[in-house]
Parts: sequence; C-alpha cells; structure tokens
Amino acid sequence: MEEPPAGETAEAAHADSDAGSGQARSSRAGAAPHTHPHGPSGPTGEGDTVIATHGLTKRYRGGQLAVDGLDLAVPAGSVFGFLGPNGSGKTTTIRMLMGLIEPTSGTAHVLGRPMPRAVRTVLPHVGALIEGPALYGFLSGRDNLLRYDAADPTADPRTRRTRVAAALDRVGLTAAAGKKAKAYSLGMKQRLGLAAALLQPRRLLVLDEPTNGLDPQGMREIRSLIRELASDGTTVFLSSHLLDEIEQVCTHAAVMAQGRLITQGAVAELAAGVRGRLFVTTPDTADAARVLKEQGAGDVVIIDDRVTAEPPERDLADVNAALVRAGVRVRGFGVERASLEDAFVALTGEGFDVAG
Ligand SMILES: Nc1ncnc2c1ncn2[C@@H]1O[C@H](COP(=O)(O)OP(=O)(O)OP(=O)(O)O)[C@@H](O)[C@H]1O
Repeated sequence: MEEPPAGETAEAAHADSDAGSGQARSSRAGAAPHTHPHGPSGPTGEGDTVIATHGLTKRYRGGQLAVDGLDLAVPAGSVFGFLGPNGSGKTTTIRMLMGLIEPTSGTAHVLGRPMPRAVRTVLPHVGALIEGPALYGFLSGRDNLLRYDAADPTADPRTRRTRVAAALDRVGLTAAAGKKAKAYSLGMKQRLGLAAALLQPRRLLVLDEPTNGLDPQGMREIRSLIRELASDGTTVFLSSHLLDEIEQVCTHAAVMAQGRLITQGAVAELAAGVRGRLFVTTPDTADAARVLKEQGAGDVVIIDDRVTAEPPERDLADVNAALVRAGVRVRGFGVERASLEDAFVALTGEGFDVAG
C-alpha cells in the first residue's frame, strides 16, 4: 500500500539529499520497527539497539575518507552523544543514518531496518534536526508549525491546532508563538525546529549539533529539553564537538576522530577505565612536587596551593605517607574523577582540539 511521505522534518532533511527522496511509505500498521535479527545488541549485550552500523564507510567523490569502518551501537532509551572534533565525520555519519547519502561500504540499521533502503518506513518514526531547521521568517512560529504539520499527510487536520499548541508548549514557545520566526533568537529557532520534530510521537530523535551557535542560556534550555524528551523514553542521538555537553546530558557516547570510532559505551564507564589526576592541596607546594616526582608521578603541575600529577603505579597510601614524612602539610589528597576529555587524551594521545 502506497502511503504518504515521511514527516516534514525528514522531508526538510531530504532537501539537501544526494540520495533522492520521492514518495515515502509510512509503517504505522503492523510494521513496528524491531531490532534487526542480525544486528548487535547494545554495548552491554542486552536490550534493543536503535541504531546499529557495521563497517560503515563513506569516501566522498573527491577521495576524502570521511567515515572509516564505523561500528556503532545505540541502545534504546539512551541519550547518545556522538562526539568528535570538527571534521571527524559526525555529519557524514548522520546523513548516512538518515538515508540522505549512500555509504561507500558497510551497513546501517535504524530502528531495526536497513538504511537507506527502508528510509520511507523508518523516517516517520524519526524526528531530525540537521543543519538548522528550515523556517519561513515571515511566518509566525505557530504558522511555521501549522505548515509543517499540513505537509504531513498522515497528520489529521482536525487535530492540527491542538498538536501545534502542544508542540509549542513542549519547547516553551507558547508566549512567542505569534511572533515572526525571523524575530526569534537562534535558540528559539532551534526550539521551534525541535517542536517541528515533535509534532508526531517519535521513537528516535537525531540532532546534529543542537546547541551550536547558542549562548549559554540557550544551550541550557536545549539541554534541559533533551533531558525531558529522554525521560519520556525517546532515544536521542545527538552530535556535538563539546565534551562537557556530552558529559552533562548523555548516558552513552561514541567518540570519533578522523572518521574512525575511538570508543563507545556508557559515559560513566568511558572515563572509568582512565585514571584521573592525583592532587595534593598544601601550602608546601614545592616540597610536595619534589616528593611526588621522587615517588614516580609524572607531569607534575603546581597551580596556587594545588599540585596535580599523573599518579604513579604504586599504592597511593605510600605516596601520601612519603609526603607526610617529608614534612609536607597535606590539606587534601586524592585522585580526581577522570573526565571524558582525559579518556579522549588517553585513547588518542592527543588533546581534544575543537578548533575548526
Ligand atoms: N560533500 C563532501 N564532499 C567531500 N568531502 C566532504 C563532504 N562533506 C564532508 N567532507 C569531508 O569529510 C570529512 C568529515 O566531515 P563531516 O562534516 O562529516 O565532519 P563533522 O565531524 O560533522 O564535522 P563538522 O562538525 O565540522 O561538520 C571532512 O574532512 C570534510 O571536509
């Protein structure tokens, strides 16, 4: 049965597709997407995997290898951060996942279906915000959403206004609904884009750099919105080049560098395998630094009354005892929790350079 096109958000994403779009099929009845039988389970070996790729590779016509043998597993219900410096292949991966471009080799399954083959079945279940929302500046926020909704043939016109009002409310734009979109701040435009993605219930939200270009307040608003959406059970896949953003909102993450996957898993576990830095708080910083070096600590740094270092491969109780023996007055001693950045540096041997 031929069915109408995918939701407007997906349509908007198709606008810059090189894989073509055309009529889409909806999979509402009897076609509930499921995990592909041959797909992997989640990184923990259990539960559904909403996005799964195997050896996914994209080489652009110019010869640029943008994504290189990517094996990604996004568990259902996760807020999954797709992290990497600019140019590491995040957008290219998202475009393959959404069926906008063909992979050179490898496979991608979204909601258990192969992409781009099942694009018409899958996209109605996916809300996407890629490269900023397509908005009419001369229309109000509400009228933009009404237009989006009207472009979705599966959307019942009788409930349109209610749906639009609910979406506006969801993203906190009710008060500004009558304003022209061109008068919106960047953050409000992003929120309107999210509202468009939320006109229909979605199983998966794909957000490409959703806080890019926003001021800190706008970033906070989008982050709390993402947390809220995730708490309703929607899986959220978001790309970012901001490590702290991923640490703040994501339950899981994959780290990319130069088109390759460096690591993936639960955020708490990614950093857990990496030792944080040893710190000593003391008024006797010079002596403390000397003793730490004697004890085998590396990269000793003094900042104010705090000495930090790479912890030595020995019992830290002995290090503390040595400090005390040397007359260092220790006010604080311990190992800082490793950040995702520490993990990235440990895995790549490089700093996380976000400069473009
Ligand atoms: N259409 C294209 N043709 C040729 N090369 C491309 C094309 N799009 C991207 N690239 C190259 O592929 C690599 C990965 O780019 P991609 O945009 O996927 O990275 P990214 O991690 O999303 O970075 P950014 O955050 O800057 O968008 C880069 O070297 C980029 O220059």
